[in-house]
Amino acid sequence: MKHSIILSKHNGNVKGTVQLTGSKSECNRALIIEALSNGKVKVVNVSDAADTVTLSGILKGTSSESPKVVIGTDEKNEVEAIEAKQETETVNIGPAGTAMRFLTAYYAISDNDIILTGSERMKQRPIGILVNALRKLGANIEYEEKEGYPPIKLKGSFEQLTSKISIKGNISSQYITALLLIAAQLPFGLELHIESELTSRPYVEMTLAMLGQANIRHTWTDNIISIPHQDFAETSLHIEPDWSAASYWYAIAALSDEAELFLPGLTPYSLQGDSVIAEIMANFGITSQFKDGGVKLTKEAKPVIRKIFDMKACPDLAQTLIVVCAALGHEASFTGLETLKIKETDRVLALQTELAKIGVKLIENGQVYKLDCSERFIPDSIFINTYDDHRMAMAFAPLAMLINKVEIEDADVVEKSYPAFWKDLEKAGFKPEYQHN
Ligand SMILES: O=C(O)C1=C[C@@H](OP(=O)(O)O)[C@@H](O)[C@H](O)C1
Ligand SMILES: C=C(OP(=O)(O)O)C(=O)O
Repeated sequence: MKHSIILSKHNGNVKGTVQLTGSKSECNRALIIEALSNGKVKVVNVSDAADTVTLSGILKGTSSESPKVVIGTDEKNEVEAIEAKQETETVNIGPAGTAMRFLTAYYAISDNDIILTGSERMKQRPIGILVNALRKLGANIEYEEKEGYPPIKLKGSFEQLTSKISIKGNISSQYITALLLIAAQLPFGLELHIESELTSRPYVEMTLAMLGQANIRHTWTDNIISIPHQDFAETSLHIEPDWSAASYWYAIAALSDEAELFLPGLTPYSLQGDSVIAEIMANFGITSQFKDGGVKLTKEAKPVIRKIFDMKACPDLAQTLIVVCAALGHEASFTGLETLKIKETDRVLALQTELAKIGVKLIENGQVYKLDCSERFIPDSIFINTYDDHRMAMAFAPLAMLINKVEIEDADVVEKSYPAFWKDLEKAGFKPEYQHN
């Protein structure tokens, strides 16, 4: 049952300190690395994002969904391997896209028979490119329902056939990350040829950097990433606060009259590509000062000049930025939105539908999407549908800087990446009211 939440208009002066949870992207990688490393790698500052909690539970065996997994059978765990192999277990990853893709690769090289499934939306999010790549490497994977989509059945009979494979880079970088995460465990390593343009590139860089922290070496020349077979070193992986979550605070500041916000733990040298939000929001008068172990945001009134934003490297910021532009009546254009259609919902369609409620159009013209604010208005109240997408709820919440009453359809949807979102809003002077109807 969904409960909505109501935000009354904020007084315009936003002040506060908000400690953001750990990055979902970093944490999901760290958990897979930890699991593959047989205890050598430890994760510090685990995120409380629901996607991460689910993945952690599955990998650590504390979730009802978690099977016993054995990777690379040696004498010590042979008995365990035989026991674990006896039946096919089903793992349900819910709406967690990265976890679905990473676990596909992880289970593909395990000795278990696993059915990996997810939410209804997950069954519409393509996985064929990754499955084909893993099959070429030697994995035995079948589709349980629709060809190219979860659920999938992974058989514990991996024998590496080749180390060289090609993969399309323009649909989701998560397929590439999934392969890179297991690469060092493959007996012959991996030489991955990325065909076509690479989307979401900073996420691949994040993967390689985190593997590097665990002593996994790679080379990346032109479009070829190579990782030889090698072992993890003993180390701890520290998870930074989530920059995608920080983007909603930048949005709130951008729509405020005055802002003074402190977000501890964020640095400009983040592994997260979404740290580019600091640079993007400078266009909207937001100054980011990195000091005292975090970032301080302040606001200066200033006309927005930049007209084109390319979101290919930071797709998760698209909703945040487009809503801010629409709210300000700034008729910007956006490129790099192609992958938005296969995320938690079709985010382009969801944006178009919700922005229509303030008279703004997001018009598709080939690769370019343009905002038309000619009929924009600020209603007295608005109801925002969330489409089972955390980022729809969080990207539209900042409208409460302008609109008297903003009601968001599903309060709990934010749990996927930022469970404390509504509580944190209270720290900055919002008064969210849960509707228990
Ligand atoms: O690797 C990751 O952690 C992610 C990669 C991106 O997906 P795509 O590569 O599918 O764009 C991003 O949208 C997602 O939220 C997290
Ligand atoms: C796309 C996202 O997540 P995922 O693909 O992991 O479901 C997201 O968090 O915006």
